[in-house]
Amino acid sequence: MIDTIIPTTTEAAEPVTADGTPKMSARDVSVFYGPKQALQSVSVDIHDDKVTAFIGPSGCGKSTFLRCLNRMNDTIPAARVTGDISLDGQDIYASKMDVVQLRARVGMVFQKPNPFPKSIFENVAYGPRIHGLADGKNELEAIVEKSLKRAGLWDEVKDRLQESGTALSGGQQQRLCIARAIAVDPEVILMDEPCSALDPIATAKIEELIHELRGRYAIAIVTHNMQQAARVSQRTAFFHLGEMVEYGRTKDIFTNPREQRTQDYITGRYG
Ligand SMILES: Nc1ncnc2c1ncn2[C@@H]1O[C@H](COP(=O)(O)OP(=O)(O)OP(=O)(O)O)[C@@H](O)[C@H]1O
Repeated sequence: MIDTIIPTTTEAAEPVTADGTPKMSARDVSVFYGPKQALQSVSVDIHDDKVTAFIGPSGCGKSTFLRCLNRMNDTIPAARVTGDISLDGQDIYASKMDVVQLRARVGMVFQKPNPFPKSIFENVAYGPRIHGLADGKNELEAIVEKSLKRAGLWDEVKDRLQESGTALSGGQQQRLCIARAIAVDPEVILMDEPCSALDPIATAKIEELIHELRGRYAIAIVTHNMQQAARVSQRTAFFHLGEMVEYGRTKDIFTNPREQRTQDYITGRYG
């Protein structure tokens, strides 16, 4: 099923050592939902100039980990996070951290496109307005245009900015949600299975967009789809049963993994 990414050798892949200072760094992160531990001591770096994919079988904790990176787990009353996560060296769980600002700096795109039931323009303008990023109407319009252009949606919507965001196709809605995240000038974009509700053409557009956004934003993506991880990412972390089993160059993870569990997963033995 994944012929193109089956490993050809069992030689150990080289660990990644020369990646430089990470944009985000997670160390020994564990997550509990009530008494149940969902993540065990996960350490992963996210880099500015790279797309990092989180892969692994259902329930292994990929989304739980992604949500730790902008404190979305704070919204789940039973969730408790331990360990350290930093953004540019700053502890994001410090009591002085402003969570609203953090979520602007570390934006998120969800599995199911979730535009507000407002116009296309308002979907994108809302964030810059509440964060006070625009000085007047012209500047706000310029931010909306730039964000929709970066999200590859401008040409399709420029003549109907006042129509409802929810009237767009699924793929367009997901690009609108990406434009909404971009509009508040994030440094990191987290994507939780952003294509799982989309058809292959809409999926290809989002993947193309991820390529274009790389370099401008650090990107972390959770995906069930190994071919997608192989196509869009430069670094991959493989999760299994709440552990981060292996992290490395995407090419190495898919062709030359160090761990047997990674090899078993990418060759389709479980998942
Ligand atoms: N809000 C929650 N309350 C309680 N348990 C949760 C909650 N969210 C996730 N879990 C549990 O935590 C574990 C990890 O779930 P998570 O959704 O992070 O995995 P995943 O790898 O993203 O799975 P999938 O690919 O199916 O989305 C699972 O056992 C799940 O049931």
